[in-house]
Amino acid sequence: MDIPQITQKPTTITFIGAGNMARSLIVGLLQDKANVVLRVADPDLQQLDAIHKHWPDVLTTTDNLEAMQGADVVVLAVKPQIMCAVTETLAEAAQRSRPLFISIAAGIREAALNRWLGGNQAIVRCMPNTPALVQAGATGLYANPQASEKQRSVAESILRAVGITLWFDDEIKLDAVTAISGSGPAYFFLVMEAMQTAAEQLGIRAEDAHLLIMQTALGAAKLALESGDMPAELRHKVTSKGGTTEAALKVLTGGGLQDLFVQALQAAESRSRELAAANS
Ligand SMILES: NC(=O)c1ccc[n+]([C@@H]2O[C@H](COP(=O)([O-])OP(=O)(O)OC[C@H]3O[C@@H](n4cnc5c(N)ncnc54)[C@H](O)[C@@H]3O)[C@@H](O)[C@H]2O)c1
Ligand code: PRO
Repeated sequence: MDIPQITQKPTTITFIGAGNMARSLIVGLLQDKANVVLRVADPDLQQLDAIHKHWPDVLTTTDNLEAMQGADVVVLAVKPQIMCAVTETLAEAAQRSRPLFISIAAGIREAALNRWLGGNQAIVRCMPNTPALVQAGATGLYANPQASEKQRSVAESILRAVGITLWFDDEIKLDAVTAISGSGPAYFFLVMEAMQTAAEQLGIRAEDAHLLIMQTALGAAKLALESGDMPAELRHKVTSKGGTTEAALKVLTGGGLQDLFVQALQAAESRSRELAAANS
């Protein structure tokens, strides 16, 4: 990976916010055996205790500025609603130490972050998703012009520790990435929930239905990734003429499923733009 290895000075990475997404990145980095020093700041002692219990080598504090001192990378992992207040308190220190900032917040533009941090900061914005918690995430990244090649590479390495990464030259595309892969796990979970309800109504025990549905979702994703066939082709291979799949798909397409997905992703993308406008 591009994070400097054993013979080089470790990269110090500070997480501001110790919630779900920060923890998934910490796990990924530790499993990757990256040459890093990790620090985490959060006002919630329970969150810090949870980290300290599992990973005693990660330095924990309630003081954001203390955690940021001398850091090469600062990962902004707080909720979008408090990002302005949090970053403004970091601005003075940021102007002195000029670390790379990585924001994982949805709908907060680089320009707003840069302004709140006092201006002219190297910033990489990214949109990960919750499968990062099991190192199966998908992340879209965008770097501002102040971020150097080396800083881009460090940001990519951090996110690659929890899944795949894709760069976008146009920051606006992150709104679409948010709609597709950021929110995406929820769409698949909704399908799983609906299948679970239907299976139980068909008389299958809840735990048996759960296992069948999870393995089918995993198998379908693995097949789509590894077979080289497009999803439409794979669907045709499941669908026998006049058979059971055809009967089910008729109901789904007849109900306008594809159109619904287009509308749903458009709604998510618009909401991401709205949030960005409200936070700019
Ligand atoms: N959950 C998702 O699906 C998802 C996906 C992509 C991106 N994100 C983004 O990741 C970010 C974090 O989301 P999460 O799901 O980990 O949230 P979370 O609520 O689990 O974590 C946020 C953490 O910030 C801490 N915090 C609150 N005030 C703070 C302060 N002043 N200083 C430092 N820490 C403070 C909270 O105590 C909490 O531990 C959000 O901006 C979100 O948009 C989330
Ligand atoms: N979770 C955040 C939201 O729902 C961003 C993508 C996933 O707004």
